[in-house]
Amino acid sequence: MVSVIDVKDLRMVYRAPLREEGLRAALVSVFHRTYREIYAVQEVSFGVESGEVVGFIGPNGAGKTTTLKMLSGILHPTSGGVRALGYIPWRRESAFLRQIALIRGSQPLSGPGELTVLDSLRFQQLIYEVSDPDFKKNLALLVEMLDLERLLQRQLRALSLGERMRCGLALALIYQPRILFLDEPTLGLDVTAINMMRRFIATYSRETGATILLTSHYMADVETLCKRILLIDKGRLQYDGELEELAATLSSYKLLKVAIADEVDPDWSGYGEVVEVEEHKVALRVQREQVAAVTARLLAECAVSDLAIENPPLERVMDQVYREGIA
Ligand SMILES: Nc1ncnc2c1ncn2[C@@H]1O[C@H](COP(=O)(O)OP(=O)(O)OP(=O)(O)O)[C@@H](O)[C@H]1O
Repeated sequence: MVSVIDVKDLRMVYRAPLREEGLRAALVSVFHRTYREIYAVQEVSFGVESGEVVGFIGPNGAGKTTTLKMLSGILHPTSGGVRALGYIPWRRESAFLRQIALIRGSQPLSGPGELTVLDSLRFQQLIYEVSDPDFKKNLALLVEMLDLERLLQRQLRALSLGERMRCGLALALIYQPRILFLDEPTLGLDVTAINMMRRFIATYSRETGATILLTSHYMADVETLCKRILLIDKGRLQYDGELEELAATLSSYKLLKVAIADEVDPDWSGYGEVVEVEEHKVALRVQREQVAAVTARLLAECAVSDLAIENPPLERVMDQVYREGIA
């Protein structure tokens, strides 16, 4: 496998002007600016291989967007290095920019509303210097994947929300970038559009072999699309690895699912926190270090007919991690 993105000790410190409230403070600040430093990204290092779809997750303000902006060349870092496809992104060489796309949000559609979708695609073709044969090939693929046939002759301003999303994607991808940075691609979409976006990202990565780095607050996006996760918190990389291991690594508890053959159910709360209960069946939340002891007690005290020990759902684990931080 070839590494297409290499990030080494990346840092970004923003300087935000500090100003007290009031007119006097406003006047003073014209002459004496004071600044506050915000350590948005700190010593972040990772590599991404060709064709990988990597989920970049973390709580609000963790530094995800800042990192994506540096990787796509919009921001110059305070220090550290990035190589993407062999280029230094913030030099913004056109050969680099023609191979990447940063898509923020779910409707990356811009341009005059009077233009038709096809006009806008042709305009992108000119800007990104896409040859006619490549344009035709890429357009055919996008039309099929995004069901665009009916929309090509429509004006941009006449598109519905879901249609805007589909056309926006086509515009952003008509030059078939090799790296996609997707910043919250499902934000603000309804359930149908979310599912369509997820299907599209999966198919696009499979069909084109593009490398994709995506941020999302929806764990379901990440669970559907990404095998590997980068978790960032307070600007620092906290986890880099398989999604499946994330819950096991981060969660302080496990779910014990127990079925019994006894006539009468015991007081389940004596074994752990009851999450779900039916007759002769229970799901218990048990602290990780107590799992062995609780299991042994259950087996000794009840006629256990089935027992499974599971990691809690990722959504819950991440919610806990985002609220309480990583231990
Ligand atoms: N232009 C800026 N000037 C000053 N501070 C900034 C600027 N942009 C971002 N920040 C700060 O840097 C930190 C990281 O922000 P960033 O937008 O990268 O986080 P994020 O993980 O993408 O968050 P979210 O999930 O809320 O989009 C935050 O504390 C934010 O307030």
